[in-house]
Amino acid sequence: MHVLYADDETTLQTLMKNQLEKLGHSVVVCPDGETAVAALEREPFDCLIVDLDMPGMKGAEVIQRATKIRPDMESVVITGKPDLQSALTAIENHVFAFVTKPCSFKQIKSLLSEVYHRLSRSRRLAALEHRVRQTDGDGQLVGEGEAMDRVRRVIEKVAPTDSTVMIRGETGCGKELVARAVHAASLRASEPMVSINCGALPENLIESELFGHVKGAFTGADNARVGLFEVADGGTIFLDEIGELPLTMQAKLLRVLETGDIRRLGNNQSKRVDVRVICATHRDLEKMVQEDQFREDLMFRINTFEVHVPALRERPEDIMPLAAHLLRRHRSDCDGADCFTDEAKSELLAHKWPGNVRELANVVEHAAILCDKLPIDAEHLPRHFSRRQLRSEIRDSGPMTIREMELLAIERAVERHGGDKKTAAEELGISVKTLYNKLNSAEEKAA
Ligand SMILES: Nc1ncnc2c1ncn2[C@@H]1O[C@H](COP(=O)(O)OP(=O)(O)OP(=O)(O)O)[C@@H](O)[C@H]1O
Repeated sequence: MHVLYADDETTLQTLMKNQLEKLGHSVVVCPDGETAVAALEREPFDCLIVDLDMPGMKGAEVIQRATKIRPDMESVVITGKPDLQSALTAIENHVFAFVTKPCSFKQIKSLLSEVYHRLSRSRRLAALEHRVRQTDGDGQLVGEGEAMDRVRRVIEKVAPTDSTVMIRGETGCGKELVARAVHAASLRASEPMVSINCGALPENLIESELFGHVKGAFTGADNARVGLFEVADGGTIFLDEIGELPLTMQAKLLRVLETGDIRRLGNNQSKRVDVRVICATHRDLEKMVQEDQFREDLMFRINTFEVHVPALRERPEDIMPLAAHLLRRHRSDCDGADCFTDEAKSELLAHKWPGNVRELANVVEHAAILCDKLPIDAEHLPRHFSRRQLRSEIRDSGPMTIREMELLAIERAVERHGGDKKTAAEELGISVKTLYNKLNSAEEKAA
């Protein structure tokens, strides 16, 4: 770490510099407060170690100035004359530690190691936040048409209440983003919001993920674990794909929602939590209730307030503003819809977007990588996406029958959706059965 040591005692200055450098730190020593502040203004440090009682500017003032100049740095106070006022100043300025002289070098060494761990944790967190912003954006709900305006109005109404919210809409249409907007506009905004995809975990793990477990609760539970309901205490939990929750877990969730009490697996004591619940699904829960796949009582409990997020094809006016917004995640030089040529725009506007905004985000990311200089043209869109690409493939492959062209379009759609024939059929406007028939008859012909 880069350490700034401010102390007027010359013997300590030399000792600290030598010892800390032996530990691999680089150290700048300042004999008084004024030079320490000048050093802080000149270069960034990871940690400031400051003596309180120095001639001229006192250590307390150095700390006050340091918090403004280098807010990410940690400060350690050492003093030979501890008094209440300096301790209070240290607390007010969130100093990392307050050490009284004489202190052992072992003590300083271990303090610096704690500072190091705290700094690396907060840097890791900042890197993660940066990565999340790159994939999830800044949380802004883009959409200029009436459809998204309606969504925004509903969010505004429901957010300040503590109501459970159910967000419905197709895959990738922005349900999680809406959940985040509800949390951000709620009175709980400064508390955590945690998300879990109920379909992504096997049944035996989901209970421990939601409610936690004690050490030894099951084979492999080597340590106790805090569940997401506890992590979200005071804030919001977002239960994505609630329709995928196994029936046994539906019963347990209903009990928690009704009592507000959670119990870690393997523990017989319960704990009260204050968590707002937001759920989302692309499934038809009413139909699932009729088919006994979803508990009716749970559906009534979580369906207090419903927000419907329209599919992207139902709001074509949002396609280009969204494309420009998503492009900005990768290209800071994008300043609006002019970042796409007319041909690229017409390809984007003609597409049916069965994968909704997530599909658009993937297409835009692909184009951003291929395109060296904006604007993005149709040729930068994924091969399977672009109608122009399909047309040129048809042209380049020489004469083709209508049946062959049709087969090429089907194969491209299936490839585009990673083998998902149901979604490919939806996009092509044919039934899955027709799609299979066409592929099978082509295979038979080729055999
Ligand atoms: N209105 C919007 N404005 C800006 N970005 C959006 C919008 N809607 C969706 N996105 C972006 O599209 C991607 C998919 O959105 P999100 O994860 O919220 O969809 P989802 O409906 O929750 O998906 P799934 O059904 O798979 O859980 C995210 O990167 C999100 O930031």
